[in-house]
Amino acid sequence: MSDNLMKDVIEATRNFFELPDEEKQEFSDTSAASPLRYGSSFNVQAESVHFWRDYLKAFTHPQFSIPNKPAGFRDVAAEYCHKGREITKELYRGMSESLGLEANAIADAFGFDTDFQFYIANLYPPCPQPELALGQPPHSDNTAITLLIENGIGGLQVYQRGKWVKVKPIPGSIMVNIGDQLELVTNGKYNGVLHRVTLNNNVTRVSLALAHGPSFDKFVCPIPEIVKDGKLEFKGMNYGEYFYNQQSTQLVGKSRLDLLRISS
Ligand SMILES: O=C(O)CCC(=O)C(=O)O
Ligand SMILES: [Fe+2]
Repeated sequence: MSDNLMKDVIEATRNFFELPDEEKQEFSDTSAASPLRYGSSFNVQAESVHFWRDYLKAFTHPQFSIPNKPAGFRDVAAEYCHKGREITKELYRGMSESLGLEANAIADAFGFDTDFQFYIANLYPPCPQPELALGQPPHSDNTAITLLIENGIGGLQVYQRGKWVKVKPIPGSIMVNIGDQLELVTNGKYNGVLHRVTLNNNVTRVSLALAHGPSFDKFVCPIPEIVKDGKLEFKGMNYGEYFYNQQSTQLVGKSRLDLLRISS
């Protein structure tokens, strides 16, 4: 992935947010099932507290739903998404091997030809009282692997050993976050990271979370070879259902995955 492509896709994403409101409203859609939607917070209908964030969410695989404006947005996003999917396949291979599985085990569990890719663009404007608000609440991503880039401002925090730790953006690098579906297929060997987004009062932050998950029609469950002699930690589920349920309720921690956890 070239530095220029990362810069260009962030720039194009920012240019989308800078379109006049009337033009962006064309994409506002309250249905979690919509392959393209522009809005604020996470789910204004379902939540009691809102977040200081605008988003553009577009399915980019199997269908490619990036808006056709501003000019050039679709092309640069298509190139970035293509590379992002290649990187993700490589990560799935490495993670499968790290668990003593066939290289294609995780990709197979996700149904790799019609696997889901989701372009989540976030805009966090300066907030007059950043200590009183959040850009996004603590959550884990409902997908498997998220490739995150941003415009160098910082604000992401991950929960580690009982503390929120700031993630310093490193120019030219991609931050890789593990999501619920990897925790599920690996029976908890890879753990979905709890993260949140804090704000600042002087600059606008733009981030792009390119999330990758299973095919919507796939029934996802722990890979049998991983469970073998150990304890089964999760029930399985259909990924399409999981996705719609997660998108249409409040975003709260790892509550969605917890519903599948088998208690001892
Ligand atoms: O803006 C960020 O740094 C994180 C975004 C994020 O967690 C998400 O969109 O799921
Ligand atoms: Fe996230």
